[in-house]
Amino acid sequence: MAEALLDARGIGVRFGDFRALSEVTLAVAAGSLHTVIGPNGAGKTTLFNVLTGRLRPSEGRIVLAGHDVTQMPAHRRVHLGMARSFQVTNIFADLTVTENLRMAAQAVAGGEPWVFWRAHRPMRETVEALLEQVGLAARATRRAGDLSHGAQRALEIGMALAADPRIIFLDEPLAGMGIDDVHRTKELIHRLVPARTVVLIEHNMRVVLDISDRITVLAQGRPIAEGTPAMIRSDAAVREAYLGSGL
Ligand SMILES: Nc1ncnc2c1ncn2[C@@H]1O[C@H](COP(=O)(O)OP(=O)(O)OP(=O)(O)O)[C@@H](O)[C@H]1O
Repeated sequence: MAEALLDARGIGVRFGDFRALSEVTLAVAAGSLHTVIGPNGAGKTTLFNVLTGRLRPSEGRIVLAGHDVTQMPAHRRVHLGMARSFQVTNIFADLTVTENLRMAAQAVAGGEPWVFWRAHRPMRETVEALLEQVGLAARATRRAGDLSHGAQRALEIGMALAADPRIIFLDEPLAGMGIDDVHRTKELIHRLVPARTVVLIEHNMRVVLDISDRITVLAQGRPIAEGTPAMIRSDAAVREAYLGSGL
């Protein structure tokens, strides 16, 4: 594989005596959609926390865009082009869709009033582009709290995109969505590549197998398989870990 944009090697995380992750290696190619799957409690969110800088690993090394970020806090990784959209909703319910996106874009501009003033026009264009990109242009003036669950997730992804990230982490973006929203959000995520790199945690196996370039499978904190969707689908260890789930 060409040099990975994100290269994590030998990652281990201990919580007291409990080993949440052991010897996890993950290489994410630039412009690819790489998904981490695994049964409940496998360590997916812990791995995301380590990769995004919320949690320091007990062992291992993480290189992002050629920089060793293992000890780097989350806010500094943002400057290297990393963004994360959380499992919990991060939007401001009482603001409109546009206002939420403007807040996110403004935060990126540094939040200084003069920066906002100076960048006023590009900011408006940025927000309009984000509205189009996440399919919310028709709902721009709606109160964010009144949007459907799927539209709220789209808005959240739009807010993460406001930073114009090179690599974006999405933690279960399809959780709790109806079928129409699942389809729309799946398309939105798929369209992010190859302009951006996407690292995804998702339980919807049909979607994962459909849109991922590569998949890493964790079970009990260890990687048990890595490969293309076709490789993962036919992997005996994965089938064992997912026994009865219909994979
Ligand atoms: N701060 C913590 N302290 C102790 N144990 C933790 C902590 N965070 C996570 N764990 C444990 O680590 C294991 C992995 O949890 P994690 O949330 O990463 O799994 P997951 O694969 O994301 O699960 P799910 O699919 O249910 O979200 C679990 O057994 C969990 O209870």
